[in-house]
Amino acid sequence: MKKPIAITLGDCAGIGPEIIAKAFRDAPELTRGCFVVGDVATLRRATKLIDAGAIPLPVALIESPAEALNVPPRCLPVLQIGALAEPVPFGRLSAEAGKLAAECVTWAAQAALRGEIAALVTAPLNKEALALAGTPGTHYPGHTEMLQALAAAHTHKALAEMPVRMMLANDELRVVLVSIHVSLRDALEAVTFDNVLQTLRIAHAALSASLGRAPRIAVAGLNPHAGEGGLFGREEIDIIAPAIAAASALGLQVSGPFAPDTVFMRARAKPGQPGEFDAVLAMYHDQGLIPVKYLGVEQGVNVTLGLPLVRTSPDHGTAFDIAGTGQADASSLLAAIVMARRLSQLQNL
Ligand SMILES: NC(=O)c1ccc[n+]([C@@H]2O[C@H](COP(=O)([O-])OP(=O)(O)OC[C@H]3O[C@@H](n4cnc5c(N)ncnc54)[C@H](O)[C@@H]3O)[C@@H](O)[C@H]2O)c1
Ligand SMILES: N[C@H](C(=O)O)[C@H](O)COP(=O)(O)O
Repeated sequence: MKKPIAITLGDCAGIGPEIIAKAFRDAPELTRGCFVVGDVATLRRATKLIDAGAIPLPVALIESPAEALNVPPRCLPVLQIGALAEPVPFGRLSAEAGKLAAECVTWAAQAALRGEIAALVTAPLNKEALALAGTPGTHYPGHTEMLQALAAAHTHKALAEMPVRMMLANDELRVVLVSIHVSLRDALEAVTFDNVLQTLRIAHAALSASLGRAPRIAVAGLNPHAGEGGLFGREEIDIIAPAIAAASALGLQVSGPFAPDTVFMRARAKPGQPGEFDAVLAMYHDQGLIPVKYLGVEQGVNVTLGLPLVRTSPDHGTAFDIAGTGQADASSLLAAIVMARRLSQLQNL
């Protein structure tokens, strides 16, 4: 491994620190060369939580990302960013936690953009806490939009010149979204020829690089039964099909629009049997994320496509309902680390 991978703390009132501690404790080979961008005291609390009564995992303070490459297995290296005045209670919205989570993501994104780290893996932050923080760098709906803004600023581009998209993937299904964190009303407005075509181009570029061949992309319709020939809406005829035709003319392997209620099962891979498609383009957040998360919150990975850096994340959130109980499952975070490593190796980082 040439460069370390940064894992951002997430919201410390949620399960982020706990799943990070579990990942380092239970998967020393996978987490080797990774370090946490966050708060040492919060991570020590997490190690005590997961090993109540036993000797907790040691937490090592590091001063630079490069030091993470020399930390022994089953030790949790932390690069201290920001600080909390006092520990944040589990499961409660906290502006301080939102502010610290954003500071960690900002630091890690900038380190990635400077080429100091191979990738960033973000533990979940809470979007309400982020908004509560109300400080510069926190006025974004989520990581995706924050990273887009940071990357655009770093490369001196306008936001529109740095289009990004969210992909959620597991071993069975990949889904790329036309719109992300907007109201359902606004999501309908976002189904435009340009947005659908841009999503197809971003998905094609990212998946061509990771699969080593052109991906077969299926496009979901917006309306029931993809509009049933215009009986239940005309977006498929007026917007989505023309965008698919334009993408096909560019040489992309795209088909659809397909009925949204059946396209995901057609794309789903089974052991030893690939799905009919490599990815599904979904018209809005819930249309695309429900099928992936329903297959199991423990296996999905969120990848931001279109950035000049590698960023992955677990597919679940801060789980305030179980934070501090020790019940959180670290599998999705581990899957996100595996994916980050694979994508950064493909880019020779
Ligand atoms: N990557 C991210 O930063 C990210 C991703 C998704 C949601 N979020 C944010 O998280 C907050 C809470 O979202 P939510 O409640 O809709 O979804 P959630 O994923 O936090 O929780 C949904 C359900 O799944 C359970 N769950 C989630 N992760 C789990 C794990 N690792 N182990 C065991 N059970 C787990 C929770 O206990 C809860 O019952 C919101 O602010 C949301 O925006 C952040
Ligand atoms: N939409 C994501 C999901 O539900 O899994 C989640 O909110 C994370 O979004 P960011 O990666 O933009 O924080």
